[in-house]
Amino acid sequence: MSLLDIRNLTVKFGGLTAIEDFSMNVKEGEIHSLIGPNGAGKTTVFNVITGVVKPVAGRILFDGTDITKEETHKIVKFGISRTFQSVVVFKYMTVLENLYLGYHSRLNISMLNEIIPNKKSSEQIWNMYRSALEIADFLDLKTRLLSYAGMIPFAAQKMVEIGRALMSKPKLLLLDEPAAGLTEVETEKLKKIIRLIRDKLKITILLVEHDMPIVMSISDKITVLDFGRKISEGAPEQVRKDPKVIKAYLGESESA
Ligand SMILES: Nc1ncnc2c1ncn2[C@@H]1O[C@H](COP(=O)(O)OP(=O)(O)OP(=O)(O)O)[C@@H](O)[C@H]1O
Repeated sequence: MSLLDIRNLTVKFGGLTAIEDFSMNVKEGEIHSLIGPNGAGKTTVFNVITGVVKPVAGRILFDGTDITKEETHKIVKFGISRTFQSVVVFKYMTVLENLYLGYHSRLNISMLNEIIPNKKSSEQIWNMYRSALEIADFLDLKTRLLSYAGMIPFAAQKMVEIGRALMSKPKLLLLDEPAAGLTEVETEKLKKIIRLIRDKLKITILLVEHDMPIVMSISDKITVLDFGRKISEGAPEQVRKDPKVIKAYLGESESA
């Protein structure tokens, strides 16, 4: 079943057409990668899915609901969360507090009960704490919960960002270049975690990534963008051999 259905999307920034008539389907339970050379439009697709950028044409259906015109906070409630290309942690907050931030869409506490807790609000805070512990355990962050997020190693900060995205209990997780800046060993660990997120937490994954070995080894399906248009789609071995994909990437390295 298709969890995310992007139909005929077009996005313009002034005179620049960043995405043109782009369609793709992400099936429930899959790790689906969206790749393409620099500036192809991958992050823009994420920004449209999460309501940050509005398209001039096209629709985004999530779990059968049209979310094209929804605001970002509503989209999180529908079950989509994301990480960002440059790691975004609140450096002067602890790892635990950073994780808590991802839970806000699940909290339903009045301002009064934030100051004077009642049974319902205390229960919710307790559940938030339990979720944070479970996620910290899952991401190997348990010993860092009380450290300032800005003081822990870069790879652990990336885990905090993933953890914060998991705290909203999404059905779909959008990962924007999670391997950027990681060493080979850290990338291997990340790969395992992405698989576990899908297999154990049953969360569907849409991955934007430049690291081809990771993309080729963990993706069920790959969609390739170039200059805002879809140029290829299919299983990794199929996409890897596609002359259009080879040409798009060669063009990039020639101009670099
Ligand atoms: N807010 C914006 N205003 C104007 N142009 C933008 C904006 N966001 C993106 N663009 C342009 O849209 C195009 C697609 O950008 P986008 O960041 O989506 O590409 P990308 O595939 O994610 O690139 P990279 O792999 O380098 O991160 C680029 O030409 C970019 O300069």
